Amino acid sequence: MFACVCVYCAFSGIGLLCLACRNMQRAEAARQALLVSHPTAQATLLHLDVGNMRSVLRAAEEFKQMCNRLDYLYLNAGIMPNPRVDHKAFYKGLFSSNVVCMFATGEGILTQEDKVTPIGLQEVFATNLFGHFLLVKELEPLLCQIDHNSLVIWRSSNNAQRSAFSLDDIQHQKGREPYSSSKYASDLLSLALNCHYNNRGLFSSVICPGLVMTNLTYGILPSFFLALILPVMWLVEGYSPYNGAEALFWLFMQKPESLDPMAKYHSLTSGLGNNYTQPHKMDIDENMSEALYVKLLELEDTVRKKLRDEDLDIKTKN
Ligand SMILES: NC(=O)C1=CN([C@@H]2O[C@H](COP(=O)(O)OP(=O)(O)OC[C@H]3O[C@@H](n4cnc5c(N)ncnc54)[C@H](OP(=O)(O)O)[C@@H]3O)[C@@H](O)[C@H]2O)C=CC1
Ligand SMILES: CC(C)CCC[C@@H](C)[C@H]1CC[C@H]2C3=C(CC[C@]12C)[C@@]1(C)CCC(=O)C[C@@H]1CC3
Repeated sequence: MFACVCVYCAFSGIGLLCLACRNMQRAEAARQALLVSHPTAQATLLHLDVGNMRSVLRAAEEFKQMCNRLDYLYLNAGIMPNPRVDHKAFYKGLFSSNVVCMFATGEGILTQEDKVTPIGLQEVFATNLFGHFLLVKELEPLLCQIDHNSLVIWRSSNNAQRSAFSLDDIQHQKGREPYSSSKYASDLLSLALNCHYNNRGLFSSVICPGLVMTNLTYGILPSFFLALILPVMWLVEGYSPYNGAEALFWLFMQKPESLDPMAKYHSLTSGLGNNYTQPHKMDIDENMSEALYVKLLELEDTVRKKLRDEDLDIKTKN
């Protein structure tokens, strides 16, 4: 996966693709690869560490200087730090009726070790959800325009589980499944964005790539081990980055207003190797989604105030 956040914007009739990434070397390599396959594409790079709120505000500002319109915002960045397979839960699941679901979603068998960022947010929450939320808020004037509809796409997961998420602990400070919690929160947030912004032309949708062999999954088990269980995984879902991108590609071809706000669009591969996209109803409800939205708005105020106070501190010291 080449970029953290991929933004497509069009102005003066010319399409512009903006890859926002924290590692500029990788970003440049991705840009070059893109230009090889699409020589006429206009692709620009932007530095963005989505787990660092100051970086999010700076990147959004730079983007606004570059463009006055934004059609698609693809929120891709995600981390799963120090993942562990809970072997006890795995063997228990293996002999239960939940076994297929366990292999398809990793439900209950995957734990991670989270940490706190300098600004006081849980790192997984900050990277997988809150940084993206702040970016959407910052880019709101470009996304909400009267003459066209825009689409925000969240890269969620089938590991998004209601059981891992709590409204009393939205950052998942107390649990051991911050990844699952953050992905479930992104499903809820997408619905809330639709409720609050559809009348202003902003639409939000959620995709799931299936199980894709990337740095993220190689962190869970050694690649040779994952390769050994691949035939089993293949039976339940697609497994290459190309297959995983199917739903994203499909979404870009749809009218934003025609998408179902309650659906997660899954990339799937048939037994014959054909890729297709299928909507699955998400296990979410409007009340929970609204409650999370209110909490995120409060946290946004707190974070912005903290950043302003830090700036003031620096100014008074100089
Ligand atoms: N692999 C899978 O099976 C699945 C993955 N997903 C989701 O897909 C997305 C991509 O993950 P995947 O490609 O698998 O894993 P990778 O670890 O290969 O890619 C993660 C991407 O996120 C970027 N990123 C991480 N943290 C930050 C940050 N703080 N600021 C900016 N960029 C950041 C990385 O940038 P850098 O290059 O700088 O490290 C990298 O491009 C994630 O959201 C993940 O949760 C969902 C379902 C299944
Ligand atoms: C012999 C065993 C220890 C085998 C364990 C299998 C697990 C490693 C995998 C079963 C389902 C997988 C899965 C993911 C990671 C690897 C598994 C847990 C994800 C959680 C990876 C990231 C996602 O977003 C969704 C994936 C769902 C399925």
